[in-house]
Amino acid sequence: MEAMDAFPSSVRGATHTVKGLNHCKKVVIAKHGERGFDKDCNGKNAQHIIIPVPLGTIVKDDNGTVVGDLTTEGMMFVAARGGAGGRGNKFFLTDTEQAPDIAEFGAEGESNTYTLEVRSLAHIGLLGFPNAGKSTLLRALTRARPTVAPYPFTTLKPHIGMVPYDDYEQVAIADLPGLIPGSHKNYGLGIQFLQHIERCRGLIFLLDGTSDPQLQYDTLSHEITQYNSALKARPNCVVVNKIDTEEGKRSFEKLKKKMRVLGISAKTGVNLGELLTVVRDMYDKYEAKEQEEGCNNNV
Ligand SMILES: Nc1nc2c(ncn2[C@@H]2O[C@H](COP(=O)(O)OP(=O)(O)OP(=O)(O)O)[C@@H](O)[C@H]2O)c(=O)[nH]1
Ligand SMILES: [Mg+2]
Repeated sequence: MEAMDAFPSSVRGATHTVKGLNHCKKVVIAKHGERGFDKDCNGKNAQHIIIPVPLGTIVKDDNGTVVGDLTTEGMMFVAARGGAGGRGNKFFLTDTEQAPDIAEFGAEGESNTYTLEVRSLAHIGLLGFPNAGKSTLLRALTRARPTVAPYPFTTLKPHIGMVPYDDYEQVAIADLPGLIPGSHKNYGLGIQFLQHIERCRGLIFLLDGTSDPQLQYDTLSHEITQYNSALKARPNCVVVNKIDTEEGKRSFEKLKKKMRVLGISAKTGVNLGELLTVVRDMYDKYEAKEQEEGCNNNV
């Protein structure tokens, strides 16, 4: 959370290319509007200052009331209106005064104070095709109870579950709606779904062992990269589910030879302890990086 003063013409723009608020200065001052001049010259308005902020940024006023919620790409919050330029001497022309020698000063802009906060959805997001077993896994790892069913698109909105660790740290995991080829072009639940992913710090690629996990991994990687190339760099792990089935076991063994991957069964509980260790590792790495970035920014 950061407190910020904003002066004339300051505007916030939400974008998926920015991850945090560390780059935001505590005080932002835009220029005043210019004064008007003689020879029919009006003063220029002050230039806008646009500060990019991450999607999910909320803006609170002095009383803690939420006055802005920047959830979609390109959304703006006008933090302070800038000063208009002063009117030139022509504005003061009258029947009796044909050559007025007065012009206005530029107006001063507003000055406001806001607090910015990024609302993340969860620490870790479950990313996978419909029917991969994301909801089954969340139910197995946490006390959340999303619906599980043998048909695609059972989950239509995110469900969050908390994993309590022995040192009292809690990691939030989000079960997200399934992703399909073309999601970045808004197929299926499309962009709406990808926006949820953006608000998770780490990702679990959950692959269905019973139907070509390699193809699923390639498609998921492609979809998130097309949407926002920065997502690929988020801490992540690859998991093949349903290894309690013959097919699942076989495809897991095959994929294991090509990439680092963990085999689990969300349904019967195989290797869930190992998965929780991997999840905690991702969480710790992300926290360490955040702290490091915060420290560097304060220097
Ligand atoms: N054999 C087996 N079946 C599983 C496993 N995990 C999930 N399933 C089954 O796979 C089907 C889909 O499970 P869900 O958890 O609803 O899948 P989902 O990824 O949440 O699906 P959507 O919400 O539609 O995206 C259900 O019939 C589950 O019982 C597993 O480890 N082994
Ligand atoms: Mg589901």
